[in-house]
Amino acid sequence: MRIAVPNKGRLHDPTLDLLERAGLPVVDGADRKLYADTVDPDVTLLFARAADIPEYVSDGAADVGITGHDQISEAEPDNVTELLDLGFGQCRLVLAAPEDGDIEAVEDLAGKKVATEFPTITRRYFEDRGVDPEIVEVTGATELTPHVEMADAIVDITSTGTTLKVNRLAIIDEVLDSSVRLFAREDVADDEKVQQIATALESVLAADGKRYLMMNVPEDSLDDVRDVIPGMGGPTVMDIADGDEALVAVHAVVDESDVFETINDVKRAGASDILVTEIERLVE
Ligand SMILES: Nc1ncnc2c1ncn2[C@@H]1O[C@H](COP(=O)(O)OP(=O)(O)OP(=O)(O)O)[C@@H](O)[C@H]1O
Ligand SMILES: O=P(O)(O)OC[C@H]1O[C@H](OP(=O)(O)OP(=O)(O)O)[C@H](O)[C@@H]1O
Ligand SMILES: [Mg+2]
Repeated sequence: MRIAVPNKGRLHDPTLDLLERAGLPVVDGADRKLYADTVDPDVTLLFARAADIPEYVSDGAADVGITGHDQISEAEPDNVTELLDLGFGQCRLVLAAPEDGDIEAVEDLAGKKVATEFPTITRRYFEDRGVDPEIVEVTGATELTPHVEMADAIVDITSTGTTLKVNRLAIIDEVLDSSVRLFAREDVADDEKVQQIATALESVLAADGKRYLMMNVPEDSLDDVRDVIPGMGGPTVMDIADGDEALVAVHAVVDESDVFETINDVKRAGASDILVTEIERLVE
């Protein structure tokens, strides 16, 4: 099975990182290689440009892909399905125009020019609104085009907003929200291997921001301790073998943000020997 992943740029490292944490590290990832084996002999990675990945999957060069939702939406393949939002690469596609110009609304762009690296999404956006500007296709530095008379407005990616600000462009409208997705060709989406990969990645995401708490609790205090532990389901309670006191071990998964308060609460309720550890993966 082949997974197409970004070969460079901002999505490359976080993607390989996530695959590694999910138990699928690359075993022969030399720089500039176009493919790499993973520890799973049935899973190979193909390195491709973020924008080409939807086509790789759609055409069958790969079965599964990891890239931005914006790229999947731009390529419009009709035979792929998104399986999982991987949470990183969050950005927005926005319509923006010079801060001090006279374009202030979508309607102002009738008969004008809009530059973008996303012509399909942009066309669809304007069609939906019944406005028909000329779409100027560029492959980068889109923010420059309104300042050199190539365009009156742009549709481009923003996340922190810095690039728009530096280029004195103001957002007129939101076009699309994006983040990185795991997606598959529909004819293989239900295959066991594809599902295993989705489950492994999901388990890493589920463990993010969670901590594992372990403590000893006198049996008499168990109800009080149970009452102050927030989070997923009930805690796991185990007898401690050969203890001379009537102690039980209590284990629980809690949000990282609740750990400080929970430790104080369980201690007050009678717990001792409290341990907090990170969780690598969590399969629910
Ligand atoms: N500023 C950003 N913040 C968050 N995500 C972004 C940002 N810019 C791009 N992305 C996401 O990363 C994807 C890939 O971006 P892009 O094609 O620009 O690659 P790159 O990482 O810049 O490398 P290159 O442009 O050199 O190929 C985009 O489709 C989008 O999903
Ligand atoms: O809102 P911001 O945080 O400023 O991010 C937005 C910028 O990020 C992306 O460019 P990138 O840095 O990937 O450079 P590129 O044009 O070479 O792809 C995008 O094309 C914008 O220009
Ligand atoms: Mg980029």
